[in-house]
Amino acid sequence: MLQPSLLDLSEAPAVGDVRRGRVRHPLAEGAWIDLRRGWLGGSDVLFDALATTVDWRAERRQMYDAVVDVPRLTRFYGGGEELPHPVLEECRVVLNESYGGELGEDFVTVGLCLYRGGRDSVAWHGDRVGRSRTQDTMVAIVSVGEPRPLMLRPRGGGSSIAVPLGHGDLIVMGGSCQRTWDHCIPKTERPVGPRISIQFRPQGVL
Ligand SMILES: O=C(O)CCC(=O)C(=O)O
Ligand SMILES: [Fe+2]
Repeated sequence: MLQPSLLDLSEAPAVGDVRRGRVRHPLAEGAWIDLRRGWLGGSDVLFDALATTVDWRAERRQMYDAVVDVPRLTRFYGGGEELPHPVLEECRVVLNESYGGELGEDFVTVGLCLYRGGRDSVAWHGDRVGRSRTQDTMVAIVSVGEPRPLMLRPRGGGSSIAVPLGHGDLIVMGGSCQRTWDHCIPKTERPVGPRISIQFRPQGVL
């Protein structure tokens, strides 16, 4: 009899029922997060497929008087673009079935981030370029590969919370979360394996 973890290595990526085991955590100021652990089965297979087939971009950004490497690899898919794996389309369809009513529109764009190790990170920010600057919205993130903590903290001050995300976990940040809270993936000295974050956003939210 094979161990479940060995079976998982050959399992085709597929999404489960979003509602099963989903927990909503209300945060202050009208923000909330939904957590659905292990939503995506076969997540290790998807990690390998994305890591090896996506045309990852290494961005460089002006920071004060220096140009620095963005500490992660990225790829962004607009609404009309073909996604790099069919299960990402399945994720978007099922997320829209589950959240479309409450969100009042569909998730459209797909952003990918590859954190190669503990030195890759994203600094504190809210996804508030565009309509999310002034309106409530949702950002859904599926994480594959090794877990990294997503930290969240209220912009007005207060303590942060850490949500480890990896291996097919789904988080949905909703309500005022992008406006009234910030989030980040901190760097770590600990040896950690790579993680890919798959973000679904409505059109005009970045
Ligand atoms: O790695 C993550 O899940 C977070 C990524 C993120 O916050 C972003 O791309 O806006
Ligand atoms: Fe973000």
